[in-house]
Amino acid sequence: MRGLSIKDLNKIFSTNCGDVTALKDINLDVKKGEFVTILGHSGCGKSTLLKIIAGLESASSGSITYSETKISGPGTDRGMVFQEHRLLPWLTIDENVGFGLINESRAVREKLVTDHLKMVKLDGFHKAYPHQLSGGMAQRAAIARGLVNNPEILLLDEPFGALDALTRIQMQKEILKIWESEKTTMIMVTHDIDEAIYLGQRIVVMSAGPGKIRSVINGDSYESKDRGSLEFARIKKQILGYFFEEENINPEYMI
Ligand SMILES: Nc1ncnc2c1ncn2[C@@H]1O[C@H](COP(=O)(O)OP(=O)(O)OP(=O)(O)O)[C@@H](O)[C@H]1O
Repeated sequence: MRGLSIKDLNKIFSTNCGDVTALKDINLDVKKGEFVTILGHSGCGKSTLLKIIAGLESASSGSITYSETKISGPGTDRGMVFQEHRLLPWLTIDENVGFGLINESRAVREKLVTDHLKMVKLDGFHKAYPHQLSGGMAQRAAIARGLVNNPEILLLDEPFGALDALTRIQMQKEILKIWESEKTTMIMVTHDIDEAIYLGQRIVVMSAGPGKIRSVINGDSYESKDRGSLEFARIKKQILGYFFEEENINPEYMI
């Protein structure tokens, strides 16, 4: 299959308090070019799953492949964006974005950096330092850095979690535009149910203790991208139902 394939994946951490099963029996296929969001309670293993896809953690068992090739470590085919922008404070924005392009000539590096800063609407800020940018701008720079190597998959771990509500909505629109123009496969972890529905063609709902996939919801219809639609409310209620099932709370009272 062209895309990501996760089969029977388990992850157990051995700690001084005993073994922690972070992920259990994860099976998920993500098609090339798809936008998938992952939602779940804190500690259900979302970040661990993303790190395994990035090759930053290894699985305890099971298999993970991209276009039939086993993922066994980090690679330029996968970019990653974290909740904190992780820009290097002593480098300018263009140096930060171009940091991973060590194998490119200076001219190619400059063109790629310029194109990507333009894509995230930061042209004019090449020589700024990270502390001179707002939170949303710094996160846009981090997205440019994640995309500059032209990865096939962009992994986003709560990328808008630290932003205010209005900036967050603006960033969601921008990431959708980038996804539509670049056709990069996007896998985004989020705690925000509205964000997961708005962005995801499919929404993976995880449950905790141990981290499992509870449900995969189709959110690809035109109506599900309209936050005021009945379809959006229906999906939201379905997701809340999964979350509160464990706690015996009726989701009717939660919206
Ligand atoms: N390096 C590690 N060593 C030991 N245990 C770990 C490690 N990383 C994660 N865990 C454990 O694995 C489980 C899943 O953690 P993970 O960070 O993936 O959850 P999460 O769903 O991303 O949480 P959050 O939404 O709060 O970021 C937790 O119980 C956590 O304590």
